[in-house]
Amino acid sequence: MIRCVSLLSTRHPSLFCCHISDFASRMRLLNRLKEDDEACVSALQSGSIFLFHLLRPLVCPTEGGGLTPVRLSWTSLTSVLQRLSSDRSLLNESVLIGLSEQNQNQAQFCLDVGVLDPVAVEAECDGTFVDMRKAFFLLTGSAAPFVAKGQALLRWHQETKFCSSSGRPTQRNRAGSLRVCGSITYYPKMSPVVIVLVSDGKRCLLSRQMSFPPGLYSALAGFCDMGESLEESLRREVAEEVGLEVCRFSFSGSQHWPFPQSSFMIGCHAHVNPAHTELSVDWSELEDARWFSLEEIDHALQVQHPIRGEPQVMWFPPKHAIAHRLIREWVELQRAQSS
Ligand SMILES: NC(=O)C1=CN([C@@H]2O[C@H](COP(=O)(O)OP(=O)(O)OC[C@H]3O[C@@H](n4cnc5c(N)ncnc54)[C@H](O)[C@@H]3O)[C@@H](O)[C@H]2O)C=CC1
Ligand SMILES: [Mg+2]
Repeated sequence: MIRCVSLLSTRHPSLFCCHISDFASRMRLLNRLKEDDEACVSALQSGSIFLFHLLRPLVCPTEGGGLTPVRLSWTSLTSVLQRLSSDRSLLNESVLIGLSEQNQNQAQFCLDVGVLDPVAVEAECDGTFVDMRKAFFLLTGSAAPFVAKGQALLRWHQETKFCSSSGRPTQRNRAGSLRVCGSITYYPKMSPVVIVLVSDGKRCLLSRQMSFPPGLYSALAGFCDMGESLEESLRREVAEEVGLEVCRFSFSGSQHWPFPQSSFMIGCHAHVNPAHTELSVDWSELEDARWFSLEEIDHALQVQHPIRGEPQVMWFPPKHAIAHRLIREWVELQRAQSS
């Protein structure tokens, strides 16, 4: 929908009134909240706040067996803090995550209440603080990326409290989108990771690391090195981990990934020459790497959850992992080519 939006600000006269979409208007408002501390404080007072305790999100169960994050209004969180005899200034630690598309651009914040007793907060707020590794795959709808972003920002603030140059405490802006020490500005950071589904035209290559739960296989992945292009990282990772040379690749999509810290996953498909598919696996990185046929992949896609006590059953990362998307895209391509 296109409509005339007044951009609220006399500080940007050139933007005063023009025809922009709801999305563009939301993005501009979000940017303004990052830059304008006063506007951000008033957005917090009418916004909703996701709680974390030492980086564990506060969640409650849904009817379908999933989880949903607990959100509180500023007023109800203020009352909770009062009842728990906590200083209201804790709210100043809130970090802006984004604006709600469904709820008229309502601002969404996250707050780590690690200084409070988690059991008391859980009782007050009707939720449970759950480890992110458990919560992430059970969060429903668009909640998972939102919660992951909140946790990543809170972690970054905890790790950037002091300037690595002067050793002095850094100061944050109201939105929590940056921290400064004198002339040095710190911004939240992510580590780029290339994740690649390699194919020889008929089969695809999957691997597992020692740390994976039993039976889980995924696409090859690796952190990009400083100074590399995406294609250089991709070629290096495949060569390092399984000893193959990629001849061509294509980009599929990307996602923020909260583990182990905050990665920016760049998902690609890659092809190797079908005459050179013999694997030379780096066993220090991988526990297994194998070629799989379309039938084997199809079968594993039917497995919804890991089956305890049956490590032989192969299964894949869940739907909202980019690895899952790459595998499904490969299956669709194989089917299209054989029909
Ligand atoms: N979404 C998915 O389905 C999958 C996600 N992943 C994610 O991809 C990421 C990278 O995969 P790996 O095979 O572990 O990477 P990798 O193959 O680059 O090996 C990990 C090693 O790289 C080094 N390293 C270099 N830069 C690093 C950085 N910025 N942060 C941490 N370690 C760094 C460390 O020595 C570490 O032990 C992991 O965070 C993992 O969670 C991995 C597989 C599947
Ligand atoms: Mg790897």
